[in-house]
Amino acid sequence: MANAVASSSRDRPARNRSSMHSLLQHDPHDGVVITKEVFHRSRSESVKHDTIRIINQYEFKLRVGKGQHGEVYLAEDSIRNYMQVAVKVVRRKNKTDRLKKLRRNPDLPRTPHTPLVDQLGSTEHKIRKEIAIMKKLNHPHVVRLLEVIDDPLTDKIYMVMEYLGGGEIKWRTKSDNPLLRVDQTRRICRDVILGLEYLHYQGIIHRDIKPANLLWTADRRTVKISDFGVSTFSYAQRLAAAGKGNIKDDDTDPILMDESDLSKTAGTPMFLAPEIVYDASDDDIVVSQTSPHSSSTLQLQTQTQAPRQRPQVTKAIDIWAFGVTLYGLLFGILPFNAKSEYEIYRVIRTQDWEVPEAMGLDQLPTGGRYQKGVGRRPADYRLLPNTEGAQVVDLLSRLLEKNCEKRITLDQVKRHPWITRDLHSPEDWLHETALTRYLQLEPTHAETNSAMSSVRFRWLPRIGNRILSTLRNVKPQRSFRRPPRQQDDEKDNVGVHSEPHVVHLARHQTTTGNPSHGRPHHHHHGSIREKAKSRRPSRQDLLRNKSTNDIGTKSGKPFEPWAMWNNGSAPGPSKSKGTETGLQVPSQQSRVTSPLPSPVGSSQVTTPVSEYPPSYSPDGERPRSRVMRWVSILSGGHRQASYASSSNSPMYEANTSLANLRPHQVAATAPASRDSVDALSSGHVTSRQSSISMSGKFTKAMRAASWTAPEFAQVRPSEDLTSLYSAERGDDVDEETLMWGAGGIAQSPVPSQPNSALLSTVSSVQSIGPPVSAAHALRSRTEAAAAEAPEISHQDPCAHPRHTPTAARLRTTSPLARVSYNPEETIDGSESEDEEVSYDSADDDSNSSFRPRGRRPGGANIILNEDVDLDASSGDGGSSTFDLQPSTSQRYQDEDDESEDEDEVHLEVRTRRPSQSAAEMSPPRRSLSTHRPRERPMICT
Ligand SMILES: Nc1ncnc2c1ncn2[C@@H]1O[C@H](COP(=O)(O)OP(=O)(O)OP(=O)(O)O)[C@@H](O)[C@H]1O
Repeated sequence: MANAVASSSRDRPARNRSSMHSLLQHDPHDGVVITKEVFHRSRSESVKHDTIRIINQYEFKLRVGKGQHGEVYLAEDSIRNYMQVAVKVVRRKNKTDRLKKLRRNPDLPRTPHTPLVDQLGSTEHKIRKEIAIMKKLNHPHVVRLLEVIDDPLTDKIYMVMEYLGGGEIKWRTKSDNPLLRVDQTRRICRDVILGLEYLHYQGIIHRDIKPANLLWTADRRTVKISDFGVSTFSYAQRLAAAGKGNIKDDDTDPILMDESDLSKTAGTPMFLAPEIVYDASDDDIVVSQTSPHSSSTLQLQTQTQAPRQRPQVTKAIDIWAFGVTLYGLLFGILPFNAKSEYEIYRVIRTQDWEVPEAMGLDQLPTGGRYQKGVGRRPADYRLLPNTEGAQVVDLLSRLLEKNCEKRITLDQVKRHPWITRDLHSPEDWLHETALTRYLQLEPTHAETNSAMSSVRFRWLPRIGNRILSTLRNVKPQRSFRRPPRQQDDEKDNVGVHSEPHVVHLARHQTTTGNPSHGRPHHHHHGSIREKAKSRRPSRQDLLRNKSTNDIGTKSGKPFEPWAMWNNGSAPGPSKSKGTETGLQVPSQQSRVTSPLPSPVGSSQVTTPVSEYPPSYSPDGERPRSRVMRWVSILSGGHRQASYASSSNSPMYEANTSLANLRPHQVAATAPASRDSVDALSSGHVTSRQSSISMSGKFTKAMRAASWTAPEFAQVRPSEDLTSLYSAERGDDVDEETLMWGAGGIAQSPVPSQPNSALLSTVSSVQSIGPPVSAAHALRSRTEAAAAEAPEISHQDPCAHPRHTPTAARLRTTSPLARVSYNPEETIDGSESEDEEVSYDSADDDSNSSFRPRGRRPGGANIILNEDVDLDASSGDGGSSTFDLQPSTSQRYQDEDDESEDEDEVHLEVRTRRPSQSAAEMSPPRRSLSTHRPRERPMICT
């Protein structure tokens, strides 16, 4: 068989070379893999009687969320050592699209060549725009898109993203109290600012900044911006930010160039900026608040008055939304509230906001809305009192500036005294996190182009392939069925699979960069899968990991793309003894998405068995009918032939030579050459790896971004960026940190004793007011929280795997320890009885957004008490949660309701929302669902 393949390859070198190229379906610009073929499989787990759905190499595990157009699943990448990824599954068309189409011209067929103008507004257009935007992005504080599986012959598009195991930022309790301490909030803010800065540089306006779109990494040290569903690209902004010389090809992607979205209302109402909800009839309304400091009254009037002409919608809307988010994190409530959507817009436009007396979980005093020297225009921070409260109110007043032209810029935010307050050296931080520094590390066009080839979709082979698989499905031949996995594994053991398809760059090799500890991982042929399998977590493990997820367990490794941004200079120590911890970075060929049969005896097999569609047999010995053979030849020029013939190509040679290298040799080779060889060795990340190696300080910068303190760099000077973003750092993440999360809270771990908590709080409060009140408040909260907590069970999602003594966790007041997912709920459908903090179900999608709260700081805004007719429908079974204004995802829920997967196998649905028991504890809010105004959809992108 192999000989036949080889001979046919000699006959058609040209075609085969192009076939080879077609296998390397990388986007030439940014390393996002574009896959044009999708293969569905399913596998039964004999033990748990579950069926695992498999799309290409991704094994779907749990549903972690539902977005505007589809659902997000946790999946494992079987060719990357079962790394966790998030896969967003979206339909090209939803019900609305079909109705629109019917109304317009039912006879007009819609093809990929349909003019853009006809596609505008369609679901597919929105998805494509989201993809086009995400493809541009590669930043440590922005969720990264890794692969798009977009098979024109199927109805769905799969967006494979890095998985953020920490979930959304939870920011308030059911009783509207903040969940995060002030310093935690500040660290989150620093991460968001850096991410936003990058987005704006790229010409992207996010338009939906809110807590629910800020996701934690699994170790809860880093926050990343997610959800670009309503984002917009502004060419003008990109030009202004980057300059003409830096404009790239993808900046002129037609799908991005449509800026009409900007004029539409999109986002979450409570977070919308005044210029978005502008209404000319408000022009005569001058909003002013009576300030106790008469000198600042005039300033406040200027500050809160909206401009008289319709302002342009610019990136400043993100800064406003960031201000609302900051306010929410600090106070557990949002600054603008009202009963209806219309009302909230008016309030946003015309009313000032209030400041509660205390902020954060630690209840630091704010000093009130009006303080001397606060909110001065122009800014003069020398006159600003050096108290946390005064500084944060000053920042808020600049973020929540109704006049977008006077609103603070991101660059100014970065330099604001509150943001840099706890930094050892603000100047260093600013220097290290400067966007210009980061951009220098981006790969050049030449680098990416030398590493990747673009591919066009091959209609003929694809259609042939379809026919082939259809024929097979119609008449299944029992004896020809693919052997069970076990047999695959046995094949592995006899060497059907060889190393070349996976270049072993051990994770720790890449993270530590310390050659003295390094030991290359040697694999016997065929043992790779076995090892991976042995390490592969069971479903139960997975769920358990998900619960502890979030604290960076070794088994629950979330995929951190940045972990692969390494110089690969030398192997490093494996922290996990007795198990293979190496991150197997696939070669280009292993990233091939077309499933290929393996030539027997060939040592250049690049496709693991797990990639085969059911219709293929890896041994290539399956008897076929003549028709099938012809169809097969038609469909791929016979892939084996084309594949084998690719040995003529330089790429093949490069890969083969790399394949023959030992891991450490590969690692040693990588940084030396930045062109094809190392590019092939590690796929799209390689050029970046070498880029990273150019700047050791980058690591420090990114650590500073999240962790604040240069002390960390001193503690672990050799640790590089990859370890910062790796969830495998179980060694240095202490329990309290994991409990509290928030970007390096380890610096100031929560005191385990209430008394020391009191002391530490007092020390931070003493300078600004009566110490007793704040300290007492914290102590009361601590005690109350401990009293409330019935018992922390093994289900505690934030429990550290190694230290889970109940007592230890009980002493922690961290609500974060109790807000995470409840994995058990998804296992058997039951709820955890250990839920300690009841969260408002409307809360977790930030959507939180539009919920009139009982606790308002008082003042001008409308106050809706919790007992306002909220119980009316409490007995309705809690069919819906109270949310006067649906979140972006909720708004599309109706559209998505019909989007049930017809080809979807049964999957456990894991609810990210608070469990029912939590909802039951808050009947008033559920009952408010009846008041939710559905008549006016607000998101109209
Ligand atoms: N990369 C990821 N890792 C982990 N969870 C994710 C990831 N991306 C999305 N999610 C989760 O999946 C859910 C849906 O995400 P998506 O961004 O598609 O929804 P959405 O449109 O943002 O919804 P909404 O706007 O209402 O928040 C969210 O709750 C989010 O927390």
